[in-house]
Amino acid sequence: MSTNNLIELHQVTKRFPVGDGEFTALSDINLSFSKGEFAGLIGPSGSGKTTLLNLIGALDDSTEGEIKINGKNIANNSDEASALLRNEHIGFIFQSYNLLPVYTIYENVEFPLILQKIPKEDRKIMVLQALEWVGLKDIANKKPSQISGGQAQRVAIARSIVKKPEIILADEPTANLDSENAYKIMDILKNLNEELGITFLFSSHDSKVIKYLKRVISLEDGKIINDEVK
Ligand SMILES: Nc1ncnc2c1ncn2[C@@H]1O[C@H](COP(=O)(O)OP(=O)(O)OP(=O)(O)O)[C@@H](O)[C@H]1O
Repeated sequence: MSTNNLIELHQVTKRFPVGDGEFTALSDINLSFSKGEFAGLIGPSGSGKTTLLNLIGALDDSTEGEIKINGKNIANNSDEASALLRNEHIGFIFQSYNLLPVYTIYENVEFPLILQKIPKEDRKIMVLQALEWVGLKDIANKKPSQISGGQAQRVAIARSIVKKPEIILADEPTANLDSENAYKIMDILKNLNEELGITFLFSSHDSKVIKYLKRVISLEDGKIINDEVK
C-alpha cells in the first residue's frame, strides 16, 4: 500500500452491537485518497456513508482493519489522540449546522481556536479570513437566530476551515438547503478545494452535490460497489 496517500483504509469493517448479536455496517472497505481530492460517498439510506465518514474523522472506532491519516494508523488511538487528530487535521460540516445560539457568528467561528489556545490577535486574523472566504464578514456580530439557513451553513463552513485543516468531511451538507443555497455552498467548497488545496470527502444523496464531485464512490449494504473518477 502506498504511503503517499492522505487517507488510507485497509480491510476496514464496522460492526455495531444490536440486541444479542451484531450488525455489519461496513465490510472490508479498501480505499485511499490523495491530497486535494473532491470525492463523495453516495448510496441509499443505511448503506454506511455516515459510518465511514465517522471512522475517517476519528469520531468512532473500526471493528477491524487499518485507517491511516498522513501515514499514521488511527485505529488504536486514545480518545485524547483522536481529539488531537481532529483538532489539527480535520474539519467537519454536518447537515444541521450545530452553531452555538448564544454566541455571535464571529464567536462561533472563533470557538475552535480558543480550544486550541491560539492568542486573541491571531484568532482575529484567522476568523476574519474564514468569514471572508464564505462572504459573511459583514454579519459577524449577528446571532445564529438572525440569519438564514444558507448563511448558517456558510458559518459552519467558516468554523470548519478556520484552523486550516487538510481534510474536510461533509455529511449531507446541503440536505436542509434550497437549490440556490445548495449551489452557493458547493461553489464555496469547490473554491476552498481549488484555492487552498483542502481535501474534501462528502456523503450525499443530493444530485446537486454529486454533480460537483470529481470522484464518486458508491456504497451499498456496507460495501463499495463502484469507485469512479469523473
Ligand atoms: N450506533 C449504531 N448502532 C446500530 N446500528 C447502527 C448504528 N449506527 C449506524 N447503524 C446502522 O448502520 C447502517 C449504516 O448507517 P449509516 O448512518 O452509516 O448509513 P448512511 O448511508 O449514512 O444512511 P443515511 O443516508 O440515511 O444517512 C444502518 O443500517 C444503521 O441503522
